[in-house]
Amino acid sequence: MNSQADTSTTLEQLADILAARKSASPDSSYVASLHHKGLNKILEKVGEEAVETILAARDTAEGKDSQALISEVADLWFHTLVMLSHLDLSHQQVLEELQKRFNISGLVEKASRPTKS
Ligand SMILES: N=c1c2ncn([C@@H]3O[C@H](COP(=O)(O)OP(=O)(O)OP(=O)(O)O)[C@@H](O)[C@H]3O)c2ncn1[C@@H]1O[C@H](COP(=O)(O)O)[C@@H](O)[C@H]1O
Repeated sequence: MNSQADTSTTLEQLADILAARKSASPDSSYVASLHHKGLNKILEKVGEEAVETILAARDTAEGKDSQALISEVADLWFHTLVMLSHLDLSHQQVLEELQKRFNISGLVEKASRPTKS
């Protein structure tokens, strides 16, 4: 990583801001405006940012500036965090899910799934 910024509490800080925005005026806050527009608008933004991330990754693979990809991934993460907040879920639950998966190979996990009939 190039940056020296302390990012260890970034998700907690952002989650606190997003929680506070749930009761803010949609005229003064982008996040409040998303909550005001509702889940479908938030999901539309998540989809948009996912597509923009894919396109930026392709551009990066072809030698274009990777900063555009970093920026799109930040937009995608941000909008998924708004989605979780809108549904009263926490990024902490996602981190715990990832933590549980440490040392479990994706291939082993997939092989252990019940066979589809
Ligand atoms: N991290 C972000 C963040 N990342 C992206 N964005 C916004 O997400 C939007 C999506 O980008 P687009 O290019 O799709 O925007 P757009 O075309 O105007 O969107 P649409 O009109 O199509 O919906 C832009 O308006 C960005 O400014 C963010 N807006 C807010 N935050 C964080 O949320 C906090 C609260 O923001 P407010 O609620 O606006 O005070 C901020 O202090 C930041 O910490």
